[in-house]
Amino acid sequence: MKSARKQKRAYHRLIKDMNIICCDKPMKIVLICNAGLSTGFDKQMLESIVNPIITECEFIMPQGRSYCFIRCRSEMDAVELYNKLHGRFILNRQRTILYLTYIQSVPDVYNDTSNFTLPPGLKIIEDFIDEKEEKLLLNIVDWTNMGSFSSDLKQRKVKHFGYEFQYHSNKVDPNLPIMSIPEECSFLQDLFKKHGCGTYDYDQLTINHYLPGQGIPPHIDTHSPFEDTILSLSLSSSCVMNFKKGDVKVNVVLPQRSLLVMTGEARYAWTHGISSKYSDLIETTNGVVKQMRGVRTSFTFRKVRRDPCSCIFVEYCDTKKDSFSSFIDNKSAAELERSYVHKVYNEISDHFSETRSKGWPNVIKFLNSLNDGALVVDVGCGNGKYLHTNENIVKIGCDRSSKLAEICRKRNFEVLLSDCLHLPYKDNSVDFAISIAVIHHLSTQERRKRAISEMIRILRPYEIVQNLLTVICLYLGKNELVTISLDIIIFLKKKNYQNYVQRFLWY
Ligand SMILES: O=C(O)CCC(=O)C(=O)O
Ligand SMILES: [Fe+2]
Repeated sequence: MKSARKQKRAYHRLIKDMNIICCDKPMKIVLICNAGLSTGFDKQMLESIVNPIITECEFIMPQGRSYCFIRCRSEMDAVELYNKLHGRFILNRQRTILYLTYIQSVPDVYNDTSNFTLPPGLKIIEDFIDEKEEKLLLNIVDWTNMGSFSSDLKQRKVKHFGYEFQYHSNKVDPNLPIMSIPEECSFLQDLFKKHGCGTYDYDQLTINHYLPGQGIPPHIDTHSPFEDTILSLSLSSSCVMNFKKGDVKVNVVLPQRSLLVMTGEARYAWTHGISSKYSDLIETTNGVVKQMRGVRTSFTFRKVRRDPCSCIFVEYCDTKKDSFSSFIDNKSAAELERSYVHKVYNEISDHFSETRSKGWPNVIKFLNSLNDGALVVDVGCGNGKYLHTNENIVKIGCDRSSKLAEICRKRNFEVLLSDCLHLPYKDNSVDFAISIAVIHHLSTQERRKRAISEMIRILRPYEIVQNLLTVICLYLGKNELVTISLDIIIFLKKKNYQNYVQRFLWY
């Protein structure tokens, strides 16, 4: 008994060293602490033990390790497995009692589902530049001076050259060049050609500056603004970049002074990102080592595109999506929304309402800033989470989900059951309209345009004309989240509204 406890403690220490977070409460992933490839345990043996208890699970058996992971389909399966095996199952030959624990996640280094092959079209050129050249490049930028075309983002600092990368749209304006790429980089253009990275000169450079613990969310660089090849030079520290397509994940080490080349499928269809961590686990010939991150600066070179993207990765392509949406007729669009939006919201309304009690702070700030007596309509008000903000204004709402409207009514909010394409209010009748996270549920541009027009129709004309785009940007903030939730709309005015609708849809 005593030795078993000792053994268990030793394994837990090891687990701690590997950054694995053990949990007392059930999780979907179970770790067998004391049996793995290095103890003579193999996949066949593991399957023969686990499969009679649960099916459809994934086995992760790291090379040279004395433990292994089982990713179960559900927590219930994990509990079943844990209860049957932990402290109970004895491995015949070694007379070892298996010890199990629940864990939150499999360390990234073992999460690699690709068997270590790189995504197609991805290449790493090690030692692309020497130390002297690295120093020269690092000296180009002064991070204490964040002038124009620089941003101090939450997770990193950035500077742009050639064309500004606009984080609200994830695009560049090809008609608006900014200061050109620094002269000190011109030797790189020759090196790129020498290594077969395209025949053109790259004309857009984004320099990212990451402190340890910082990163970049997973993303695919938008197709329409940039040509196929995207290059990223890693300076002053290495890091691990995570690539993902569907369920397949590949973690790629970007060594200091290496060049990452993304073309074809890797550029167009795989997301890339860097998790916000202080260290990376790296698989080496001596096993897994923990590598602390230093301050990393990357130079990302792109070529601005002048023609529409003609890639074959249709489902990831914004050019293709834009033209695709115009093919959907109104009837099919309405059908899609009925099945995938209205039905779903009615089914999940209770859970949705329980998990959506807090409003977005900037919207609350906006509502609190309004003059007493103002009449505000919340289009797509959901469970009415904004309808109790600021008791000095009058709030009404509407929603397409009868279940959510019912929840609102029970809370004594004045809510109508309505589609955002046909608002049940008179022209020029409300002072303000807000619509938060609604527009993206409409499946064509035409319908989105119509929803915006409807909101403008019901607004009273204002003397003070403010710019709709300014308002959208103001409330989205200069945060990267902007790119995924473009549909917070707060209208303050109406004038030449067709203009605004056009400009809004340009995003
Ligand atoms: O830091 C890097 O290497 C990648 C940067 C990146 O993906 C981007 O700016 O889009
Ligand atoms: Fe990127």
